[in-house]
This record gives sequence, C-alpha cells and structure tokens, in this order.
Amino acid sequence: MPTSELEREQAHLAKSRAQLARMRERTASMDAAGAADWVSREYLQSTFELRMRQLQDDPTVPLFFGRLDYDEESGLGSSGASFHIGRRHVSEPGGEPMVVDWRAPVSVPFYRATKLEPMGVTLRRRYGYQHGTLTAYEDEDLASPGQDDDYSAILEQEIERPRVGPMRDIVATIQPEQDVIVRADVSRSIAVQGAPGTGKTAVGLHRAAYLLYAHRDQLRRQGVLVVGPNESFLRYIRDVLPALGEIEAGQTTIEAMVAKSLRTLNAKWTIRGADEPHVATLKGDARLAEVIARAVWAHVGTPTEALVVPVGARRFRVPAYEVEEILSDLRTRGVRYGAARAMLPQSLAHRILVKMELSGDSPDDRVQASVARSKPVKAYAAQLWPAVDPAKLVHRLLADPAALQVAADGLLTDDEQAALLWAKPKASPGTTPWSLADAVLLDEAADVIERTPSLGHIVVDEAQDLSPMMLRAIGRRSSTGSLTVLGDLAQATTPWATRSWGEALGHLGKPQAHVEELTRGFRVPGEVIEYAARLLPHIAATLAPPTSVRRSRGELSLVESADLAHEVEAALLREGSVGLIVPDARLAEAERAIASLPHVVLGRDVPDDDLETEFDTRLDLVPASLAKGLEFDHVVLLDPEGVVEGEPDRVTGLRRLYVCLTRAVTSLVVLHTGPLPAELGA
Ligand SMILES: Nc1ncnc2c1ncn2[C@@H]1O[C@H](COP(=O)(O)OP(=O)(O)OP(=O)(O)O)[C@@H](O)[C@H]1O
Repeated sequence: MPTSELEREQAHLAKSRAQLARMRERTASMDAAGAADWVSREYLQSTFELRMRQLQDDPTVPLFFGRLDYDEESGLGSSGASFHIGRRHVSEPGGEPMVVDWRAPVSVPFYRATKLEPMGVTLRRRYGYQHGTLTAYEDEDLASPGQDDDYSAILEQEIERPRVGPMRDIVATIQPEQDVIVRADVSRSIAVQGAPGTGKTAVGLHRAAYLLYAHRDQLRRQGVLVVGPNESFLRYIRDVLPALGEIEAGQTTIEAMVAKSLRTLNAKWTIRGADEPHVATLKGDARLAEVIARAVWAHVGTPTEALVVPVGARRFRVPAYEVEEILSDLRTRGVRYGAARAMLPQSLAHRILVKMELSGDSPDDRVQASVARSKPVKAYAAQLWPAVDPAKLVHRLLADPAALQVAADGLLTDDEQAALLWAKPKASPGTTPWSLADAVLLDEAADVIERTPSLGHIVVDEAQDLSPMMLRAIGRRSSTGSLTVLGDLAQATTPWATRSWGEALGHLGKPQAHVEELTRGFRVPGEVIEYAARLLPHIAATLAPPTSVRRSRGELSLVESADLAHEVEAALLREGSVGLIVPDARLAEAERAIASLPHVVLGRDVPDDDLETEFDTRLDLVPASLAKGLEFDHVVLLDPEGVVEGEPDRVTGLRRLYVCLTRAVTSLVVLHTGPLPAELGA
C-alpha cells in the first residue's frame, strides 16, 4: 500500500473534519431573532438546533468509510470525479463536496456496483479505521473485466467486530439485497421475511433514515414511526437513527401506541388488564372490526316523524321517507360516522332550502347555514345520528350479551360471543381494567367514528407477532403513507400471530405490497444457525433455511450441568456482551445464581438517568419472552425444554426456543440438566 496514498486519504479526513467544524460554527452563529413572527422564530430555532445536532462530530465514528471514482463518461466531471462516502454531507465553503451522504444518489454504486454493472464507477475503495484513525484502505477495480471478488477483509472486519452495547448502524457495509429495500421508493410498501440476523431491523432503520433524507420536507410534516415489540428492544435500537443524523422518527411499541389513544379518551386510563390467550386471540380476530363497525353504525336511527322547521312565518316540512334518503346517502359516502354526523344538519337544511325555492323563495347560502344551526334541525339530527363514545361502545359490547349478539350475529358463534364477554363486567368504562386487546378494539372503534391521522411512513418490526386487529391499527396510521413490514414467520410466538405475509398485508391495508426474502445471516455463526435450523421443519416448514455469512463457524456447546454461575463467569472472561437467557419461570432462580455478578434484568423498569449503566454492564439477564430482536456476543441459554414448556403449545414453544438459540454472535452454551427437546435431534 503506497504510504503517500494513505497519507493523502488521512489528510482528506483531517480536512473534512475541519470543514465539519466550520459548518457547525456557522450554524451556531445563526440567529433566529430576525424572524418575522413568533412561529417562524420557533421553527427556525428548532431547525438550527436540529442542524447542530446533525453536525456533531464523534471522533470515534469514521466520517467517511468509502470512496467511488467515476469514469469520465459519467458526466460527473471532465476528468472523472471522486467522492468520499460518509454518514453526512460535508462541503467546502464554495459548496464543493468533501464527503457525500451515503443516501445521496451518487453513493448508490458503493452498495450495488459490480464488474458486470459498474454503474459508471472505475474504483470502489473501503477504509479501515482503528479508534477513529484511518489506518488502511482496500481497492476494487470495477473497470477491468473479470470475476467479482466478493471477499473484502475490511467488510469482514466490520461484520466480525464484537458487539458491545446498543445496536449500531451498518452504513459502511449494507449489502446489495439490503440496499434495494433501504432505497425503495417512498410510495412503496414492502414486507421483508427474513431469517434471524439477516438484518431486518437494521434494514428497516436505514430505510427510515433514507426516506427522511430523500423526502425530508414531506416526511417531516407527515411523520415517520418505528414500531417495535417491547421497551427493551426500543432501548436496544434507539441510538441507530440519531447516529445517522435522524432524530425526528418516533419509536414506539404497539402497546404504547394504543395506550395513547386510550389516554386521549381519558387522561387517567392505562392498559392494566390481561386476557386469557384464547380471548386475546379472539379479540384480535379481524371479524371484530366488522362487529365494531356494525355496532357504531347501528346508532343511526330510523326517522318516524317528519322534520318541521319554521322559517319566518312559514313552516317547512321534510317527510320521514326523504330523511331516510338523506341518511342512506350519508351512510354510503364512505366517510366516517362522525364526519357523516357533522354533515347531517347541512343536508337537512339543504332539503328545506329546495322546498323554499319550490315555494317561490330565493334563499341564499346564509339561509341554509342558519337553518342548519337552528334548534329544531340540530335536535332532530342529534336524535337520529347520536354522538358515539368508543369506550362506552366497546364496554357495552364486552359487558352486555344482548348488545354483542346484535352486532356479532352471523359473524361470531355463540361460544365465541360467550368467550368475549367479561365474566364480571365493571359498571363503566372508567373502572374497567382495559387489556391490550381491548385497547386495540377501542382504537378501531375510535377510527370508525373519526379518521385516525396517517403518518408518512411506518416501519413495523417483528410484525409476525401482531394480531389482525393490531395490524389494522398500524394500517390506519399509514392509510395515506407507506409501510416497511419486517418479520420472520418462524419466530412467531403469539397465539394470534400471522400465518402468511399476504394475510398480514391485507390487514395492514397494503395487499399489493411486495414481499422480499432475506436468508443471508450476519449475526449467527454457521454452527449455531445450523443447530437452530433443526427446528425449522417443526415450526415453519416452507421457509428456506438461513445461511451464515460469518467467517467463524462459531462455538456451540451443549453442557449438562446445573452450575449456571460457572458458565456465565466463563463467558464474561471473553470480549463482548453476554446474554443469559432463561425460561421466564426460572428468572428469579437465575437472578439468585448470578447475584454476585453485575447485571441488568431486561424488562425491569430502568430509571431514565440510569440508562447508560444498562449498556455499561456486560451481562444481561433475559427472560426468554424478551429475547426477540436482541443479540449478544456470548449467550448462555438455560434449560431449552423449560423455554418450550413455558408456552401454551409445543409449536409456539419451539419457535420461542428458535428465537433464543439465534441471539449469539460468537458462542452459544446450551445448559441443561434434563433431556433436550427431541426436535433438536440427537
Ligand atoms: N450488511 C451488514 N453489515 C454488517 N452487519 C450487519 C449487516 N446486516 C446486518 N448486520 C448485523 O447483523 C445483526 C443482525 O441484524 P438485525 O438485528 O437487523 O437482524 P434481524 O433480521 O432483525 O434479526 P432477528 O430476526 O433475529 O431479529 C446486527 O448486529 C446487524 O448489525
């Protein structure tokens, strides 16, 4: 490697850093005081603050990780242009780019160019760093014919780098099949079926970052949301988007999402109830959407009396059958119950207006408006089309057999209706301990009444675990936007889980969305993934077995012993994070066994100011039910049969075990005293 070339690159890095500092200083000196009014001042101020955060320079994070040299025909400059690719854009005072954002169109060949299709690029360079210092580079000549050499030591080093702490970005090493998903058009919804560790979560987060870059104004207005399975998972991924300069995407769980709509009905309400699995499954069934829609619309009455309105000295009359026509017109307009309700007085007033015209008057629009606001019209409309409270509606359906029977007739069997009803209903919505499934029903009812605002883009992770009604809740929040749906059918562990992506996409309201499949795993080494894949025929027979791109075959040991502390201590002697995964029922016992070792128990509330320590501690104690989506360099898995038995049925248990077996990056110790699950083979 010519030293002078390396020095040139190091100089470019130093210069880029200096320019970034200059850009930051310039932003810091900007003043929003000159804005015309308070609103513009606030807006400008927040824009400056956002920009300052985006321009922060972390010396341990490489400012650029790659370079592309374009050929002369590319039209990007007469003598062929060269671009350094990094996490953010850095330019000289004249505007000349020093580092180009990885999301810019000019960066695409870094991820996709091949010798066969060089995309105008002659050279692709990757940089190696040590503690923020540029120490090496590696070139790929894309101009000369020949076979692609897939191997890259720098790429491999990046993939093999030990994991410590929260999830990190993968911008330096996004693979072509991942990049296609990341950069798909904003209007396209995509589902990604991916085996464990194939980068679904990473791809989803990078897609959010890409879209926020490519459609900044639109998505800043409309919003981008990432939905994950639980709080531990959100904590694990929360740094990825900020590291990419994106702090505007929300991150939430389905539970927090519907709890929020519960709170808009009453600020004191929270989710504090729980359902038996078979009841939760039934409450999550898509037929409930129809039950709720029926129950809401059944509030529209049948007119029996004419509407009579005095105008001046005269009285105008709209007979009941004409009112019936108006109601049926409003019902079939395709608007929400509440919107149609708001239109009814105007429609009635319009009819009066027509009658006034027929009788020789020539009333103008103001007359119609005042008739619509008049007492008799308002009272008549309110009685025919009453306001509906979503909480009262759901409470009534789940408390009153007669009400449920009317709404569910022909949709749910008698047994199903009996199962849905609360054994001891509370007297009112206010005293009801709403469960997650109830809150989802409430969210549905609220949407039948008033349209839920839609976001620009939603990324849904672990989507296989959502019930049809939960999928609908997400779908309505992206009715005018698009979705990235991530999941793995083999990791489905809820009784209401999705059986196919086609079905899930239907519930999400995006039946046309494309399904991509990822099978190249970046996390789990070969020996471990092959062991876990023994379960596939039992849990998802149609899925292709995953392969591992990891260089190391990994270490798998099956240890018959009861000495948990010993295995954990051995793992802690090594570099990287350690996850002790245990059946939920054995959490307390495991905690006692490792009491002397500093650790964090996942799922326990972590006080905000204590968040840092969560990742300073190298040992996490993880109940099997929270292992999903996480990864550790070393995993000690206690009692696999216990993990299986902790679930209501064998298939779900085996899927939970599959999740737990696929969390390890380097080593997996399976610790047991009794026999291993027969499905894992001899
Ligand atoms: N292109 C890549 N380069 C380097 N590392 C990658 C790449 N893609 C994924 N990874 C790494 O592989 C690991 C697994 O990724 P991720 O968690 O996104 O997978 P997943 O498909 O969501 O897994 P699971 O189904 O188990 O939740 C992460 O550490 C991630 O950083």
